[in-house]
Amino acid sequence: MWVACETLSMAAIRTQSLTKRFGDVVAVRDVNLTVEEGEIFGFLGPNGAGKSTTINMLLDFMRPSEGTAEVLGHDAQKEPRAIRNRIGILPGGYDLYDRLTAREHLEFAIDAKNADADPSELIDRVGLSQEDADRKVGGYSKGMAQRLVLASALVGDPDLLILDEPSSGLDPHGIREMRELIRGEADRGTAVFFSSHILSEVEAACDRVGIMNNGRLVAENTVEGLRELTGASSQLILKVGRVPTELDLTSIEGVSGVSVDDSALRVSFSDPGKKAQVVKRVDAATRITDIKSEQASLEELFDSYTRGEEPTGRKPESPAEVSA
Ligand SMILES: Nc1ncnc2c1ncn2[C@@H]1O[C@H](COP(=O)(O)OP(=O)(O)OP(=O)(O)O)[C@@H](O)[C@H]1O
Repeated sequence: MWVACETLSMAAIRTQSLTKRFGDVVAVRDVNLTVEEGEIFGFLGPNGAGKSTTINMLLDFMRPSEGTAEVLGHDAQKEPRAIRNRIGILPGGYDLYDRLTAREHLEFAIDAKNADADPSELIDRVGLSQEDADRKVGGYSKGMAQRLVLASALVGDPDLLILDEPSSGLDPHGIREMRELIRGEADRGTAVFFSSHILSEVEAACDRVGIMNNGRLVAENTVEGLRELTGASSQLILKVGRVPTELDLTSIEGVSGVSVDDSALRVSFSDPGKKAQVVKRVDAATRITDIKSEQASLEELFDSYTRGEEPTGRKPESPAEVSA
């Protein structure tokens, strides 16, 4: 019975063995990805990793060579019409008509989706002024254009938003507003699937992330889960009166590395439970003037999954193992 219930639960996105070949190039290889309803999911990977190809298959712009993609419970290739009006897309490259105003663009988008939406409400929602919305978009800054495209994506209150670099062109204030907006949409139950190269932004905004590398989904987890899996869980920074070069802290099991900068020792742990032991040993050798604890950033985790080396700790052996 339990199995049946689980099978029926609808994910916003579910791919199974999704694969795309271009001749000899395998752009996407056997990807099993699940994005739940109402979740903010960051889709990451270096250039050429297979992100756009995956998104193109979700949107039925491309056909998979093998495997399936399901969006909002419908097969992306067999039932694209059932999906189209329930998703909002902010594409990486987009064309706006310079001679139309933002309001006219939105009226057009509302008509095209046959939606019942108020352009003024959408304009407010993305932080454009009503006055600017009546100007021709030819004179818009990149950030204003980005807000307009997002407003178009929100037409019809989609159940899934697919956003390609949503913070692109926005100033720091705009980036924060975009994050709040995305969170607000997720709180309404909308799933948000977004790709970005600004990893600090992804870390701040996402519930979970997926990392693509060479066509494979090499990680799918919360940022915290990735820290645990890679063993890059934490670092201790000890400011000291004298650097105790005679100490071999790496001989303590659970210490994965030690470096020295500006009279400070930076100690990485595969077992954070060993922090007290390290502090005790350093304290016995020199005066500790300050202690700080830091967690590995998403950027460091991203590096460990995509630079072609093993992450510092235990690396998941198969995509199945990294599912949260
Ligand atoms: N139409 C195509 N024909 C041939 N090869 C392609 C085609 N589209 C993509 N590829 C190849 O597939 C691989 C994945 O490309 P893709 O555009 O999906 O990567 P990406 O992760 O989106 O990269 P970026 O961050 O640079 O946009 C690359 O090796 C690319 O050269």
